[in-house]
Amino acid sequence: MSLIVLCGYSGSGKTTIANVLQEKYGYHRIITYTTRPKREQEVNGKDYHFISEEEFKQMIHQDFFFEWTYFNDAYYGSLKRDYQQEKAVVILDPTGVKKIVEMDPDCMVFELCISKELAIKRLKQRKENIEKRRCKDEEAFAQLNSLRNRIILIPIEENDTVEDVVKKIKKKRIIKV
Ligand SMILES: Nc1nc2c(ncn2[C@@H]2O[C@H](COP(=O)(O)OP(=O)(O)O)[C@@H](O)[C@H]2O)c(=O)[nH]1
Ligand SMILES: Nc1ncnc2c1ncn2[C@@H]1O[C@H](COP(=O)(O)OP(=O)(O)O)[C@@H](O)[C@H]1O
Repeated sequence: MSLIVLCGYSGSGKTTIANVLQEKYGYHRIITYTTRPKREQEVNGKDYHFISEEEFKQMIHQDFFFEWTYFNDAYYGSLKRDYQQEKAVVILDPTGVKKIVEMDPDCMVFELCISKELAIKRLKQRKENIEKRRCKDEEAFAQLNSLRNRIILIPIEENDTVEDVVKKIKKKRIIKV
């Protein structure tokens, strides 16, 4: 199976890139589950399956999740059955990245690396505490230090269009690290 894993700080463009890979490049996007409140522009079933904490806990109990995490006051998890797709893209936090790398040695993990200033600029319209979230991301991503040789870094520059970012990913895929 050909699995692309996207990770990165908030605002790095994970969702945007996953959608392009789905819409233009034929990837099946694995829609994960979360208990965090839906953002204004998000669509249930497209961006996430938004469920209650009670439902999430029930799904843990039913052993539906391949992996799950508690991050920034909410649960996030991906289903075992969703990883059976031939060509898929999934967005995971560092806890999920660690797990998937153990289970699927062939998956390609891309970390979208964005400066704090650019992320703040992009996330202005989100009614969230960006500074607090950035701190949580920094803490979480420190976990990935031991996996540095397994993760392909994609630097995000201010003038990069979405297609520029996809091109960077495609270029890195030719040389399998
Ligand atoms: N482990 C794991 N992490 C997830 C899953 N779904 C989303 N995430 C991660 O959860 C974190 C928070 O996501 P979100 O609240 O959508 O914030 P965003 O990064 O600003 O889009 C991000 O690092 C995502 O990569 C999942 O199913 N499992
Ligand atoms: N290449 C880009 N150029 C300009 N804006 C972008 C680009 N990629 C994403 N964005 C915008 O930045 C914001 C954050 O992107 P998003 O994909 O939601 O990031 P994440 O899922 O990593 O939090 C969104 O408003 C999105 O439209």
